[in-house]
Amino acid sequence: MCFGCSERNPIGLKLKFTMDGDKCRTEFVAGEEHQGWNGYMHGGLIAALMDETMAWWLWFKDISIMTAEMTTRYSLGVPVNIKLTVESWCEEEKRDRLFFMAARIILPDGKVPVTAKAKFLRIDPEKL
Ligand SMILES: CCCCCCCC(=O)SCCNC(=O)CCNC(=O)[C@H](O)C(C)(C)COP(=O)(O)OP(=O)(O)OC[C@H]1O[C@@H](n2cnc3c(N)ncnc32)[C@H](O)[C@@H]1OP(=O)(O)O
Repeated sequence: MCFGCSERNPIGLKLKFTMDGDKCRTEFVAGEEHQGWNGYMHGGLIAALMDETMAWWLWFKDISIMTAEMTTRYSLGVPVNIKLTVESWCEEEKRDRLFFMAARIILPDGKVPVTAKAKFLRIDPEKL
């Protein structure tokens, strides 16, 4: 019951993803329950949106992974009640095991308030 993408998780984000060329995308409108400061989305939830979008890029390619490391740069606040586009892509892959991913959030006016970089490691889901 994934917090990011399960339709059955009552408190989850219920994200749906598409692959377009080399980019994975989702859209999300944050509500007041997702706020940190009044009117702005909570930073931890912003990171969750981006983590999940990067994970799904790999999932679309049938690669099972765990997030090993993530850095997030918050340049502008992300307002609630507007449509956010989140996109992710792969920048580099090492030994078919370590994936260097990147993501960004795009506001309706084209501004990019947050970017992220992360390393994902391939796992064997049978061993979880
Ligand atoms: C659609 C799917 C949705 C998925 C949900 C969204 C994704 C998530 O949020 S996952 C949850 C958050 N992440 C976690 O809980 C991960 C917790 N960590 C782990 O389980 C493990 O540390 C795991 C799986 C990442 C790696 O385990 P393991 O393979 O045993 O690591 P380890 O043996 O230490 O390292 C393997 C190799 O990777 C390298 N490595 C490990 N971490 C890093 C890192 N951060 N950067 C670079 N290299 C690294 C190691 O140096 C090692 O290299 P080498 O083979 O040359 O010695």
